[in-house]
Amino acid sequence: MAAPLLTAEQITRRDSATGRVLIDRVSMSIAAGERIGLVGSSGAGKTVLMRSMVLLDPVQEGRILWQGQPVVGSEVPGFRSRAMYLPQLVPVTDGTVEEFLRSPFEWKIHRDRRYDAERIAAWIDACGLNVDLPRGPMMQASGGERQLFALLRALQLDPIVVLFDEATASMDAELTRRVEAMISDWQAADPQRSIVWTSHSSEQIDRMTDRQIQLQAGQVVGERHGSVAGEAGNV
Ligand SMILES: Nc1ncnc2c1ncn2[C@@H]1O[C@H](COP(=O)(O)OP(=O)(O)OP(=O)(O)O)[C@@H](O)[C@H]1O
Repeated sequence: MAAPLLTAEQITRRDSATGRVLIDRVSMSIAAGERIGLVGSSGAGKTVLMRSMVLLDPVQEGRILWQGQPVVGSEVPGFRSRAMYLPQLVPVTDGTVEEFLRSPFEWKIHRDRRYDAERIAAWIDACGLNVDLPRGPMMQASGGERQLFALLRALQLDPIVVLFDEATASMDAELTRRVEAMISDWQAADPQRSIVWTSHSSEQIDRMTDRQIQLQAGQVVGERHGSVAGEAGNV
């Protein structure tokens, strides 16, 4: 059987200033084609776990594996082009939306790739927005639009695993549903592609994921397959 794409093996992350344990001996694997929900109340550790899984946050114990192998120094940029984390808050940048979308192609790891304005326009159109938006300044984009542009900036690079952290939190219901459909289409285009999703909406977790991992105080306290909607509590 093929190794999972991304594996956290008994990882522990502590706050370096206080020593407080933020992630406590968590193990989880993401296999090709999976749609996983990370659920738990505010402060449970969903963001820290996602960041740790793509090596944006250091872990003090345990290992992160890509296709069964530990990711070592020189492999980190390549790893990060395959496994991407999308933060909830998108920093406001100077320049146009198109400059923001083009910026990853200046990085060494993507130097063989080219920005595809038509692909971006097709996605923006599918989301019901004006295809001329990339010409405008990023500063003037709404919170929801900014989240969408950050998402498109990642998806255009065709990563294999994407960890979405409250990816539609600033979007209205209509845009949210269109973005969900767009992500599902993107994922369906390649059976390798996997997504991990956090949301405080149990309905959205239901729509976007097939397996849910429950976190509490930095620990995995449960796992479910299928529907979570209708259950009490803040997932
Ligand atoms: N860089 C950091 N240094 C120290 N503590 C942190 C850091 N990042 C997060 N924390 C703490 O770790 C805990 C888990 O935070 P995290 O952001 O992962 O929660 P969450 O489950 O994503 O919550 P929410 O649903 O509100 O986004 C919180 O108590 C938070 O204050």
